[in-house]
Amino acid sequence: METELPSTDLESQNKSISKDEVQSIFKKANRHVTLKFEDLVYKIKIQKKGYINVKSSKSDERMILKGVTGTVYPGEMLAMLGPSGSGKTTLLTALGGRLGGKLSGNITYNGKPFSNPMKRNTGFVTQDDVLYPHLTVTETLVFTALLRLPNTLTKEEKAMHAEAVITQLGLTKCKNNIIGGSLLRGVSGGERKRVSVGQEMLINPSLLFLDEPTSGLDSTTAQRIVSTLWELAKGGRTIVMTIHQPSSRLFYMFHKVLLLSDGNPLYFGKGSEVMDYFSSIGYAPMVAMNPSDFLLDLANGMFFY
Ligand SMILES: Nc1ncnc2c1ncn2[C@@H]1O[C@H](COP(=O)(O)OP(=O)(O)OP(=O)(O)O)[C@@H](O)[C@H]1O
Repeated sequence: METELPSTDLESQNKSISKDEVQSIFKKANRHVTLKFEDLVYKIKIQKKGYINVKSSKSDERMILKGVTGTVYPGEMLAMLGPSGSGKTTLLTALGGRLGGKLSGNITYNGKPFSNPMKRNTGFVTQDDVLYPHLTVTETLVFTALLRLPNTLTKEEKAMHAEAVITQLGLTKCKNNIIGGSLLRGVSGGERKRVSVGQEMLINPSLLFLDEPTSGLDSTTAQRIVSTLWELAKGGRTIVMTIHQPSSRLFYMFHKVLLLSDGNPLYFGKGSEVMDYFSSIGYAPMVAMNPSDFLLDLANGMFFY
């Protein structure tokens, strides 16, 4: 069955979107959201099955988050750092209102629990983004716009929004390239990531969660993505992301940093103050080094400076 799509070639329709129009769509957040989380504890049950007697299975409890607290204000970007398995994705999922199971503590959005209107204002970019390999960048974003934007907008207006996202995320050069996949060469890893961010951007979320938005990218591309996110935060959005080992350039772009070690929060506060904090309690590197390398060593229990 053929579905009638609005033409995505806005230029041929003389409808190329102006910079002002892009800015008017995406410059400002629709609303401001203060995200507060207090004493979050998350436990899971692990079934231990006996090999010989399968019926003798026991269940153990494992604590994944052990009392994590923090606040992120509109206009701020929070980076969650920590070794692999320290609980970053679990915490991000909990804050994004997507974690089922035994979560205790309190998460509020402007002082209230997660609600449907807040859900509509929230974007979530997962680590393993699923995109159709045969569609072009523009087609992907127009499809998403048609599906996710309200019916009060016409098809053409939705296509204009998709075009605005392409401009905002610097995807103009590759907008007619196919996404591609493992068997089909398409856009680069960084461009692909920006398309995933773009899919969430379409709804102009006030609250944006991203799981490892820079993983597998070179430091320049990673910088470009984080700079775009920084611009989005500047428009009054609240942005939370997990990140593995940002370069020092990237590290200082984050307004706040949360360091996790095996579910324990070791630091929550301004990124610019983290080194002074650790040095005030006796942990200071002997040589100048990338703060995230230092923090990860600390979170891994390695201190030999
Ligand atoms: N539903 C689950 N069942 C079993 N174990 C789980 C579950 N959810 C999380 N875990 C465990 O909790 C720990 C934290 O996982 P999480 O994915 O949050 O870590 P992470 O810091 O994001 O790691 P990475 O950087 O490798 O992505 C891991 O040891 C993981 O195996």
